[in-house]
Amino acid sequence: MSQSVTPELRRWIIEQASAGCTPESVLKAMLDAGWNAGVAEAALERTLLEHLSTVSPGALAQAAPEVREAVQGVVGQGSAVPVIDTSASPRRIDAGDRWVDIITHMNHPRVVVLGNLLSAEECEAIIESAKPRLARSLTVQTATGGEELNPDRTSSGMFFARGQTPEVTAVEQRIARLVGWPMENGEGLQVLHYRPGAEYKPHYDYFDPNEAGTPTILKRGGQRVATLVMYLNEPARGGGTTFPDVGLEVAPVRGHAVFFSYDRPHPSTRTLHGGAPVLEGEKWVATKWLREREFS
Ligand SMILES: O=C(O)CCC(=O)C(=O)O
Ligand SMILES: [Fe+2]
Repeated sequence: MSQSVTPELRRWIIEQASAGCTPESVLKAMLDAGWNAGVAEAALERTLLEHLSTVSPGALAQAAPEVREAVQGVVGQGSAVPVIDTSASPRRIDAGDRWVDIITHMNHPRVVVLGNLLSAEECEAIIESAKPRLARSLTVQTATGGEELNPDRTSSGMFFARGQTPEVTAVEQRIARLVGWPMENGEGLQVLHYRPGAEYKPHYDYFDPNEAGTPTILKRGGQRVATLVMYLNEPARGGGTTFPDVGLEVAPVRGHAVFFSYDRPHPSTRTLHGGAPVLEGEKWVATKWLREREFS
């Protein structure tokens, strides 16, 4: 039999553990099924530790130090991320040229919903300058490091260069101040346009470390560590930004934005998110992805 650890095997291990089977009995079942002992033990340990960090970070925080260390060994150490400091005032933040409202925030995943980040005029100007350059959205392909048409993503889109228009520059400076992260670490602003029925299925914005093309992508500024999705208009129905792991949906309101950060490229960050289908009207967003280092 093949001795590779497939997603199906991981799912099965989690199912057994969730049903109350002890790790010893799961291991025995795997050995009885013909698994090599070393492969089975490693798969079991890795799967259960990853699962623990994803579903139960609270339990993990209270676990013995050696358990926490083992989990860290599997899911990696966290890196520094952009931060919106909500401790001084839970209501609004000085972003330099504008006071930005804090609508709501949570810690795991770290999500901050912002109001009044962009003026109506800035939203309009960004939509108008993006319109002539829209094309069906591509997604960075981690398998090769190139770009591909993605059936999960039925919007059209375009990228601005950093500082390409006066409005883009103003927004980029505001974001850098708001999240305390150098403007140079930001990718160019991406504008997306969704028509009725268009959506962006749940995904992670970080690059999957297990994919062959990821090292090439990381040469330009390292991993993505935070995302800011800015709403440039209001669809009549649908089109929220969803976070399925925590049952959160952020309403698309013009000038508002949702910020989220992820300190490691791992599902334990709970930053799975998507653009829900637009049911009526259209949806325009601008996305700013922030990298670990200067993006060039
Ligand atoms: O349109 C949205 O609400 C989400 C967009 C998004 O996830 C992205 O641009 O990466
Ligand atoms: Fe995304």
